[in-house]
This record gives sequence, structure tokens and C-alpha cells, in this order.
Amino acid sequence: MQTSLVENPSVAQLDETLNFLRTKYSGPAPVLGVVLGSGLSGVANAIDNKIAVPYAEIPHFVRSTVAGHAGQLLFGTLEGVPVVCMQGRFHLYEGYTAKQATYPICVMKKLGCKAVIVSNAAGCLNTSWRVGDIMLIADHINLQGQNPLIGPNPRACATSPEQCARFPDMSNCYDKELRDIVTRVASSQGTNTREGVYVALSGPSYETAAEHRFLRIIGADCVGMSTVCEVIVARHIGMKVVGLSVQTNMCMPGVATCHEEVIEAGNKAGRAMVELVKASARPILASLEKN
Ligand SMILES: O=P(O)(O)O[C@H]1O[C@H](CO)[C@@H](O)[C@H]1O
Ligand SMILES: Nc1nc2[nH]cnc2c(=O)[nH]1
Repeated sequence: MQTSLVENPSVAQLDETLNFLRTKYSGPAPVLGVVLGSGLSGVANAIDNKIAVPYAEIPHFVRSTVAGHAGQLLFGTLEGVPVVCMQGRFHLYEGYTAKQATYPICVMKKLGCKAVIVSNAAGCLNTSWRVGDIMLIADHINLQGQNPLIGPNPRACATSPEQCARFPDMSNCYDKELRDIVTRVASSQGTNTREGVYVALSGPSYETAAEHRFLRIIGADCVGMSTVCEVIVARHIGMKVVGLSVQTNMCMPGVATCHEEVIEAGNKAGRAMVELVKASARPILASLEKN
């Protein structure tokens, strides 16, 4: 069943989704959500005791239509931490509304997640970086021309109506404490992460050289077509966020970009990302429990 979500998800819709998921998975409630971007599905292999539920079966989920996005929800544990993982995400350019694309984040919240790790494949605008580098998102610029919070407030997936500010603060969107944890884990693994700004456009066309110049001038380090709507919803309903952008292609004049290259680079660099996400799960949980 595929519902056209132009309104916020209702209590009835969320209940229907959750009741269905409970028929598929009855293990410990996930505390951490993970969203895997293009070519980054390797994290799925690190999940133990996995139960996979295709999006096509889940009430009110839309379908994954993009190569490199498997289109299933995974339940299991990552280094002993109960997680729910989107192996593939929904994008606005697939024709989905911002509410449809972010519905799984509301479901993660209802399942019990306190934080979400969002990952993406991105075009690298920062000329000091290289393909394969992992950027911890420190901030974002939303140039998608959409905001998933437009419309009635509050939303049913929040813990309480008071949680959903009409004008939610986005100043610590990408949680500083969790970012520091991931940076420490990365350096203990010998992985050199860098922090930077992710800019999201609607896509699906890649950028022109003039657009690349513009995006650098406004302060972006890398560019993609996803993530920001998910993050806005997660913050609105009180979930902490970690964002990882794998640099899959250099945005340079005269250099063409194609999705096959993005997936291939994602697959390659994704290996380091798998180790990073795996090793970060327990310290992130410890930090969530402390706060
Ligand atoms: O952001 P993710 O889902 O990783 O995918 C990125 O890769 C695709 C373009 O190659 C776009 O969907 C872009 O957003
Ligand atoms: N918009 C955009 N999205 C991407 N995803 C991966 N690479 C790119 C890119 O160069 N531009």
C-alpha cells in the first residue's frame, strides 16, 4: 500500500506501519537509526541477526527507484546496539514529497530511536579533498526548495506536542558531542575524517560548472540531493543526528559525473565508512544514555 503523504503522517498511518513491522521483528527496540546512501549499503553486512523487510511490503512506505538503493528496512544489532537501518533512501527527485521521503524517520522515532546516522554519496567541492574522503557533516545548506515541516504542526510521531516547535532551532543540527565521538573513533582507526558543509539541491541533474562555483562561494564543501529533509524532521522530533558524506566524485570544470561512478566510489570508500559506523555505535549509545 502506498499512501500519498502530503499531510504529516497521522497516528493511524504510523500505527499501521508499526503494527506491520511488529509482525516481522520482535527483538529489542532499536535505539539508533541508520540511513544508507548511494553505494553505501555495505553497513548492512555489519548488522548481526538481521531481519530484512522490503519497503514494498511496508504500509505507507514508498518505493526505492534508484540504483544503489536496495529498498529494504533492516533490523538487527551493530556491535550489540539495536539498530534499524534504511538500506536505501527516498529522494525528492523520485517524485516523492518531503513528507513521503522522511516518513521512515518518523517511524524510526516511533520504534524508539534516539539518534540517527545519515549517510550520503556527495560530489566534492572542496579542492583540498579527494574522492573517498569521509566528511562529517558539521552543517548543511538546504537549496532543495522544500521543507518537510511545511504544513500543520505538531506531528504525531513526536514524544509530546511540545516537542515540535513551529520554528525549530537548527543550530546544533549535527550534534557536536556525537561528531566528536565519531572523530575520535575515526582517528583510532587511522581514518582521516574532515568536517564540512553539505549542500542539498533537488537534482536529479548534476551541477553545471557555474553552479559548482556558486556553491563554493556560499560555503559548501560537498553537494548532494538528499539528507537535509531527513535531518530537519529528525531534529524536529528530538532525535540527535550524525551525518557522513562520502566524497564520490570531484566537482571540476570539464569533468563529467555519472551515477555509476558515484556508486563505485561509494562502494570503495564505503568500506571505511562501515568500520567507522560499526565502531561508533557503542560510544554513541553510551553518550545517548548519559544525556
Ligand atoms: O544522497 P544519496 O542517496 O547518497 O545519493 C546521491 O547520489 C545520487 C546521484 O548520484 C543522488 O541521489 C545523490 O543524492
Ligand atoms: N548533486 C550532486 N549529487 C551527487 N551525489 C554524488 N555526487 C553528486 C554530485 O556531484 N552532485
